Amino acid sequence: MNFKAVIFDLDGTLLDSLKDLADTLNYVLGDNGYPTHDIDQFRYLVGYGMNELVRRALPPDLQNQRELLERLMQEMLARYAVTWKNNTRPYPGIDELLDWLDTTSIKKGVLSNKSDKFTKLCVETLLSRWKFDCVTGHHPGINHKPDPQGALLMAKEMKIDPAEILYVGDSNVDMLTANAAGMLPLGVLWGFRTKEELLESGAKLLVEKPQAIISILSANNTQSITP
Ligand SMILES: O=C(O)COP(=O)(O)O
Repeated sequence: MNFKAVIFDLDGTLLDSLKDLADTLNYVLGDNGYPTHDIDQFRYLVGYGMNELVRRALPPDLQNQRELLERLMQEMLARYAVTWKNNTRPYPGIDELLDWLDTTSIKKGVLSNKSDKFTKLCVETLLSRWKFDCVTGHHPGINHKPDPQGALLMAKEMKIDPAEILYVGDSNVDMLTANAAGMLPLGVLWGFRTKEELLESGAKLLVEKPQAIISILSANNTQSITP
């Protein structure tokens, strides 16, 4: 396959954002008298968007209390607006991968279940060295992943057939999204979830390091690499 674009998930794939999300929500939970969680538990809470993150972090008997959820969500958003880049950084090797992509004609996009505002803020601030062809987070009018709507809209915007897009992510949500959109799902093992989860949800390729994506793309895309 001659890939013409790569769509990246954000949290757990390009950026290690776990600690800032965990610290911020734990502060809000603790401040309101609710139990907090170990950072590793957040690996399974993050990935479905921030509303779901807040809901799933609450004790089960409170998860359907709409007013409470809305209030905690507002507190989370206000605090995350200050804390979002305290510790959040690209994973090791991401700079090399994005630098390499810049030497090719392969387009690149970011698709996240994070809100569109925070997705763009993260990309424009923490990945400012690179130009992305498309950056989309969750916003009204678009369904959360694993609905393929966002991925298909990006393919349309980039004018690329979904079958020619490599979709890179770290969770079941991402693998399901890629399969539903007809893109090739590549699971990364440096993110929040396990190899087993990625395989069960349809990963066709797995990589341990970002450099392995360079090898996969160069083996498949010789003609698109600028000499
Ligand atoms: O749910 C989140 O906020 C993280 O979303 P992402 O993994 O799709 O970037």
